[in-house]
Amino acid sequence: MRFILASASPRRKELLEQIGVKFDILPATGEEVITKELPGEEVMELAKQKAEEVAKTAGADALVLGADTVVAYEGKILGKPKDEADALRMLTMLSGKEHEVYTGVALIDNRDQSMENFFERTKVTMYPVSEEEIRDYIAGGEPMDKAGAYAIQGLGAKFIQKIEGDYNNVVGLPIGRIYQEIKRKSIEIPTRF
Ligand SMILES: Cc1cn([C@H]2C[C@H](O)[C@@H](COP(=O)(O)OP(=O)(O)OP(=O)(O)O)O2)c(=O)[nH]c1=O
Repeated sequence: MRFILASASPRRKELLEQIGVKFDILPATGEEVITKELPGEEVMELAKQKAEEVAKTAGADALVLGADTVVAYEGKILGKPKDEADALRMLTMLSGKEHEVYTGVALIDNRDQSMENFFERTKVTMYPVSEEEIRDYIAGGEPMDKAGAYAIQGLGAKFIQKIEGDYNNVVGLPIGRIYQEIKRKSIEIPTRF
C-alpha cells in the first residue's frame, strides 16, 4: 500500500522520516476554517478535511495522513498569526503562562474507507518574555507560519520552561501515537529499512 502525507509542513515530513516510514507527499490545498469551540474537536475536524481532500485523489490502495495543530489558552484557539501585530498579541498572552498545544490527526484507509480521527494534547509553560524579546523574535521571521506564533524546535526554545506530554506533538505530529494507531489497526505501511 501507499502511505500519503497530506501536508506541506516540512516539520511533519521530518517527523515521519525520523521513524523510517516510506511515504509520498500530496498537500491539501483547501481553506482552513475554524468552526468549533473546543480545540480538540477543531483539530480533529481540520485534520479530517485535509485527509479527505487528498484521499479522493490518492488511489484505492492508499493510507492518507492529515494533521492540524493549534494552541489553546484560556478558552481561546490560536492558529497561525495573521500578521506581526497578531504574533505580538499571541506571544504577549502566552508569556509567563501555561498553554496547551493540540494536534489532530486523521488517517484514512482508502481500501475500506475507514478513518481514525484523534487528537493529542501537550502542556507547555513559557518563561516571562519581555516585549523587546518578543519584537526581536518576530523580526527574525520564525513565528509567522507557526500556531501560537512560536517554534519549540527553533529559536523559540529559549522561551520554554517546561512541557508535559509529547514534544513531537508540539512540533506538529504525535508520531508515537500515530505509529501505535497504525499498529493497532494491523496496517502494514512501507518502511525504508
Ligand atoms: C506550537 C508550534 C507549532 N508549529 C507548527 C506546526 C504546524 O506546521 C503549524 C501549524 O499549522 P497547521 O495548519 O497545523 O499546518 P501547516 O499549514 O503548517 O501544514 P499543512 O496544513 O499542510 O499540514 O505550526 C511548530 O512548528 N512548532 C511549534 O512549537
